[in-house]
Amino acid sequence: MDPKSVKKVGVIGLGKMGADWVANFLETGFEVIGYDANTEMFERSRKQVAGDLNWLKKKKHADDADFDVDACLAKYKIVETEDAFVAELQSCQIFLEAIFEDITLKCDMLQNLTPKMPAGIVLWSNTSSLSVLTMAEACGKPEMFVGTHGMNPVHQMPAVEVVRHKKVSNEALQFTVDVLTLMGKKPFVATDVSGFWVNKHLMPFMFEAYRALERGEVTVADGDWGLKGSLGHPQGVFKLSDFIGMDTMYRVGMSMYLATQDPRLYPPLIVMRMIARNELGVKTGKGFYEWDGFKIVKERDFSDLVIKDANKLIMIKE
Ligand SMILES: NC(=O)c1ccc[n+]([C@@H]2O[C@H](COP(=O)([O-])OP(=O)(O)OC[C@H]3O[C@@H](n4cnc5c(N)ncnc54)[C@H](O)[C@@H]3O)[C@@H](O)[C@H]2O)c1
Repeated sequence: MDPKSVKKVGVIGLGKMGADWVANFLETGFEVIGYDANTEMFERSRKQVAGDLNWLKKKKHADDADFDVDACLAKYKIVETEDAFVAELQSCQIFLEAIFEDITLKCDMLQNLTPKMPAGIVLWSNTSSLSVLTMAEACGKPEMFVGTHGMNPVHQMPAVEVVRHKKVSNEALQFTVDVLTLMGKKPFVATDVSGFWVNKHLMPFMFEAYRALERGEVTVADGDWGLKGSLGHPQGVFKLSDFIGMDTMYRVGMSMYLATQDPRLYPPLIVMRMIARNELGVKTGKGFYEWDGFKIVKERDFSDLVIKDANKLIMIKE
């Protein structure tokens, strides 16, 4: 399997992660075919991909006259139906899934699509935490299925967790590492346990910060600065959450809780309360911060969500 044989990649799920991956593939010179079940994502993903490529031009390719954002974008095609996507996949060498973090949804999609794909295609999943072996078995070609957990934002972060499960072939794993390296990434191999390496540590850490906020122990700005200024993190937990999306935080946390029964991974109440208010982060303009696009407008006050009195919370009147 030669990484240089890759010319075209099919991506399903064009949300935050899917679109950032698309930009990275285009930057490498690959053609990309995209599909999403939600037609509203077509325009949104085009905009996000264009923004990512402009960022890459400015920060990485400023001196490279051959790096042309419009030429990259011309290689990105979105199809409107699953049948059209399957037809385009016939000429792809890699398939990447970046749909919601839901094992049943991912397995159903893979069971349906993989039998219609060409024999030699290598299958990648951007899952944050789910059992890669379960998905590999669902697709029917476990030897060709690899977990490729890209970090948010994928086009900026160098590391990718390449998740090795017990039925993947050495060839597919090595091919994956080689293609990612060709793309300028610095992949590392992780074990197929819930949350792999990064989220196994990050998720309990983030949920503990949420719990501190809902106990009124910290403010958003102090919490973020405390970690950034003390531990050298590039950004604090609350800002990072807003980039990830509270809906994704819920799905990843709950999947990991169900897989491990570790109580630290049960999403804290504040997660459900913010989802109910559509405060998902950057994508809805409001999360732990208020956002104008990718710019913070202001820190939000969470004193109304502080849990002080259990009776008040469940509205018991004496
Ligand atoms: N957001 C992050 O920071 C982050 C980081 C690393 C990994 N991930 C993982 O990446 C994956 C995608 O996450 P995201 O944050 O991009 O989510 P998202 O909600 O932004 O996008 C998911 C997209 O998948 C589409 N979709 C859902 N079911 C589909 C189906 N059956 N067919 C076609 N399209 C479908 C949705 O319409 C949506 O546009 C998840 O597995 C998530 O855990 C997310």
